[in-house]
Amino acid sequence: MAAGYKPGDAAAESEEPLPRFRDLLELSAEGKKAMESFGYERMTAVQRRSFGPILGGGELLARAKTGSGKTLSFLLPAVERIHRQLDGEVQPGGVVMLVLTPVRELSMQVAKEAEKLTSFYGSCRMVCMTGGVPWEEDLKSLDEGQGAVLLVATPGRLQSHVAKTEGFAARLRRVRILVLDEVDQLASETFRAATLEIAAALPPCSERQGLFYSATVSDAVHGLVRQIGRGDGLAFVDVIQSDEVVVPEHIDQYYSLVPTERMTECLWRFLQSHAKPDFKAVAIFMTGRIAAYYAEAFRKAGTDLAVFEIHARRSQKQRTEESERFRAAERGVLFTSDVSSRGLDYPGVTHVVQMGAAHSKAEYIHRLGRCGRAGAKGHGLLLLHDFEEGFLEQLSDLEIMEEPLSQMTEDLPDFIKMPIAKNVKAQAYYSRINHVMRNSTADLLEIMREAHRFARSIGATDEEDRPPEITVENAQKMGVAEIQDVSVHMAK
Ligand SMILES: Nc1ncnc2c1ncn2[C@@H]1O[C@H](COP(=O)(O)OP(=O)(O)OP(=O)(O)O)[C@@H](O)[C@H]1O
Repeated sequence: MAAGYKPGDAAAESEEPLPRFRDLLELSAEGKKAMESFGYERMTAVQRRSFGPILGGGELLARAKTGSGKTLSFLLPAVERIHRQLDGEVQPGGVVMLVLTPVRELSMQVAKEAEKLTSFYGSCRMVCMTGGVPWEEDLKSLDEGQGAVLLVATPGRLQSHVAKTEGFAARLRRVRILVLDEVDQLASETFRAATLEIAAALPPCSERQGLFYSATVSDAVHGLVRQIGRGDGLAFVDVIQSDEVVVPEHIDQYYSLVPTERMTECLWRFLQSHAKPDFKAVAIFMTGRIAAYYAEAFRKAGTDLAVFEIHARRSQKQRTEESERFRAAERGVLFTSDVSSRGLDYPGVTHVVQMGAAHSKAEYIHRLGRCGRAGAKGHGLLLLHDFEEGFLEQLSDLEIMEEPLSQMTEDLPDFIKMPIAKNVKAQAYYSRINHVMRNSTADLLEIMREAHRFARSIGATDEEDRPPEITVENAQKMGVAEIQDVSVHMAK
């Protein structure tokens, strides 16, 4: 797909003509060779506008649409800068450039691109550190080769090393380039503390260059950049002219409002009716356990699409292997959670289905951006539960069209009777309640009743129509112990 990036699409993002890599005076012979071997002819708009400032050592906050080539827009000039200006400044085994990304698979993807690129320069070597990999392997890979390190990592793993691994902080003391990829997620409550702690282990900002990238930029991003960056002279490279055009224009967006009971049917019909030979879809669910249930249900229902499954309930080894398989696949559907909503560049994804509201408009855009990358066409469908209708207000400035719900018909697999372990269904049910409680303002009884409808739709209720049991302790924690209703099935 990458090689198929149409210069015309890139040009649409910008009025300025986009240069060919081979004509770039500031790009070294090594860089030109790398671009040629990647099959990239012209820069994209964000690449063009990032190149000079990064090479000049400046700080930069960049906003550009999903799939517009942001990764290379920081990697190429940064590696070029290391090659020409910083080579030899950092001891072997020390980190010269640090890239933080919020998700393991994204770190691995960026690391792979960095590895391909650095192999043309030979100035630094790539190391990737994420959770789920044995601790000792991290240290081995740091010591294994020669030269300074370009480290790509998730915040959690790196924070643990900074706090616990002897001598690790010393390796970070000469970092000259810091990249926060998907910076708005790194600025969110989940990652902010870890990101700040890691930044505190780096040299002062006057001695390093900060590069901050995302398709969406929130107030929290500006706050984090103020805390971590130099402040003065920060360039804002904004390739998105206004908030209305934040979604790539070649992605068609649709939504349907769906009663909980019909969500599975709608997903099934959508996948089956669009499943042409090059159909490759990502279906994003509220939680990993729900994604796991659906992956199993669709396999057992006999879909002819290859089914892939990536979520936090799988081991890292399984996640990595599945990610590679989905990358290589020409046709199929990935059942996943928000672990796959950001940055991941699976070639050829044509469709994204969101099974429920995203946390925010920004998250909706990132999820949608798994299709329609690098100028390709894409199609997004948002299936909103009836209780999530309010989310549409957040999307009011996007060009999203209603896809009316079709009449219900009988020609469906029987998902209620599908032979799936009771425990898998119950876990999907529990995780869904937790998710909705965290993200909705509905009252607890309403949440439990809606979850009960979900339990029915997946055949998780018993002969007396009761949903899976909740222990008294959990019911108390959830605040539902006092509710007298058939939707709350407390263990005796
Ligand atoms: N100059 C280029 N010419 C052709 N293809 C390119 C070019 N630059 C990047 N690409 C390809 O475009 C695709 C999208 O790039 P990338 O993953 O960096 O997007 P992104 O902007 O970071 O998206 P997201 O916001 O989702 O993280 C990749 O497959 C990449 O290989």
